[in-house]
Amino acid sequence: MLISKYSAPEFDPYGDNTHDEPNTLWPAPVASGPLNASVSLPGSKSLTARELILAALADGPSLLRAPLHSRDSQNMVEALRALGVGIEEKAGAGEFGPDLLVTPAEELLGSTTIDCGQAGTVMRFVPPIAGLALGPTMFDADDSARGRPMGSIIRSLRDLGVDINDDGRGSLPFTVHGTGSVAGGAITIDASSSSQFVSALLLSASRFDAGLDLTHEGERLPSLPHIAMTIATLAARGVTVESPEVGRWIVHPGPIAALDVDIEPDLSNAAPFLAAAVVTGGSVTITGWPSLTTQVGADLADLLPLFGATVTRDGDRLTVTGADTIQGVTLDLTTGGELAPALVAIAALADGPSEITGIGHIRHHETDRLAALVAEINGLGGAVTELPDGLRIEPRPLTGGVWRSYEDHRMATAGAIIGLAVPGVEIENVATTAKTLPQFTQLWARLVEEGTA
Ligand SMILES: O=C(O)C1=C[C@@H](OP(=O)(O)O)[C@@H](O)[C@H](O)C1
Ligand SMILES: C=C(OP(=O)(O)O)C(=O)O
Repeated sequence: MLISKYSAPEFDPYGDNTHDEPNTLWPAPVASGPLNASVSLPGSKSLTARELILAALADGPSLLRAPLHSRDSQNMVEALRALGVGIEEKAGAGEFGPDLLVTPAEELLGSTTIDCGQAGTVMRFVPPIAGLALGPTMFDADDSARGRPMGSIIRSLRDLGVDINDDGRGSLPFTVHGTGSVAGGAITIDASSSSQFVSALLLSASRFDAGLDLTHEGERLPSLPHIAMTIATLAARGVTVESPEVGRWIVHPGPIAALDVDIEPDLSNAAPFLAAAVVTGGSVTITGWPSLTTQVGADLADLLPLFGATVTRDGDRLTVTGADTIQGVTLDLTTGGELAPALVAIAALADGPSEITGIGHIRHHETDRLAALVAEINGLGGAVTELPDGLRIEPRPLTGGVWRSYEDHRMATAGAIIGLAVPGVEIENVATTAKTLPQFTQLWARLVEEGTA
């Protein structure tokens, strides 16, 4: 059974449902037995964001094939349009919405306001472009996202010669006073709380007058694969990022080439679906799995076997098969923090204890994910404790109850994983999954209904 394109009339790919009736409870479907299904998923959030930014800064029009259409990607599209970039929908072969034709602005113009919603990629990647635009650009976000760390972006842009008005707290809202150019040069930042600070600067760097010589100084650098993804997308458009030592990147000034690109399916959004195989002892296949990718979600092929699952590949189909028991894991997840909620949910249902560390920085994601996972799993009877940079998870028999999602798509999907095995789990505001996967509830319901057929 293949679960793919969803075309129910109420489906709104751009659904800003985040604040719609936040107290609505969604009864998480329970799996009555092992789930066996194939699922195809929409495009990668991270690749769509990067390709939109690079296409906007390129030397000609670019076509993005099969991009993500979600709240985050829509915030990015609107942000770039507000700065004068042309973005048109074009019919394409993608199952989940149109392609996007991006035509760079003749001259980027500010005098606008940008709503970043909840998107880390918008709030971090777009301010450097606003520096290249003529006129002031005000950035703001959802209340829940206003506290996300922005200090490194504000300071680094100032060090690169950009004038910014903020309230000194290192967060949104703030205004970038663009003059049409950014001086650029050598700067040092602390990217301990997000790799997106590095990616943001690298993406625009070749358009700075003097390019960029960027050094990271800080206690850690999370999510390195996302920086590698940034470097790879730049390389594909003719921009070389030199890295003479770990934590230093040099980009020379020069053009960004226009390029038509295929966006891969979102492998991080594959995590809950593959987790469904692990926690039900079933078999779930994701179609369109790329043979080579910079997405950190590809690590699931190595991570899920640690829980006892088996992973097989057949062309572009990746299948995870769960075992009778779920092993506890000891795992450093520094490189893949965005996978943590799904893996913690599996660990809560395991047969032995787990420790997942290297993820202190996910306290700064859509919510404090460490605190949220502790509160919600323990609220169902679990025994999860917070470590300085991670979680210790002692499996306990769980019972049903309300699972709060904290306006965090990955908290909502983590609750759904637990709900497969624990009757009576009700997810608050599941619509928050529209951030990166507006089709989540439909795909999930079909996984459970048709996966047991
Ligand atoms: O650059 C990106 O597209 C992302 C980088 C990572 O951010 P952090 O380094 O803040 O974890 C990741 O968690 C986020 O989901 C997407
Ligand atoms: C951390 C995440 O998102 P953002 O891009 O908003 O940082 C995420 O999707 O897990």
